Amino acid sequence: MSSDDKLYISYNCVHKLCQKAATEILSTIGKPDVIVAIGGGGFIPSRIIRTFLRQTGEKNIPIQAIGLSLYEDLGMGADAIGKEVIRTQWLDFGALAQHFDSLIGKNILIVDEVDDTRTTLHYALTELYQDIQENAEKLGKDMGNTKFSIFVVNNKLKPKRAELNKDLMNGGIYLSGEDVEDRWIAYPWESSDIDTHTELAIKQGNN
Ligand SMILES: O=P(O)(O)OC[C@H]1O[C@H](OP(=O)(O)OP(=O)(O)O)[C@H](O)[C@@H]1O
Repeated sequence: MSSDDKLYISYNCVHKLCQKAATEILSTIGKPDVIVAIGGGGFIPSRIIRTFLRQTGEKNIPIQAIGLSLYEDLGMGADAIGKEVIRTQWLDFGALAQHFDSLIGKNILIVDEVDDTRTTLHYALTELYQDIQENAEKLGKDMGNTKFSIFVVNNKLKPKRAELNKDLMNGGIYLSGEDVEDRWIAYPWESSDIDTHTELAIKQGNN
């Protein structure tokens, strides 16, 4: 693919989209109790958005990392979701206890850089919900007000392979910084020449 076919996004652009999204999050669902960053692409946006979600004088919102990777499973049927998600890292409920007794009843914000086929976000939402529900059952509690919202820097406008279950989100919102056409997105953290990358992003109006 030539450089012209790619959509170049600068660090400035990511920063501004996170800032705008934070305003919307605070005015709709309020301050999240925890950010769950889907690595690796979700790490930098998570850290940026935390800056703008934090209110003066308040504690930082904890960021928990999960690692999810997609790989093509060639053995799957045509109707199946065509890619499988592999967990490379998951929440450590033991470590989370430093901040909370559990995630039950919490306002949870899941962050990733891009919603492409939606496979990864669907997996993250479903599996996080199940884990928290299992934890609740063990403690004899129900899910109560546990709420899941999702922020992605970019959502690709295309048919998705999976849908997000609104019932699991429980009033949480789905928010994309910017909806974009279905093109290869070049993010700055992948660039080996950040100056040229930034120039191309500016030319495309993505700064
Ligand atoms: O909407 P989907 O089709 O599921 O694709 C989106 C996912 O793909 C990329 O992850 P990748 O597995 O390439 O790992 P990375 O974040 O470490 O680059 C990206 O970071 C998202 O997590």
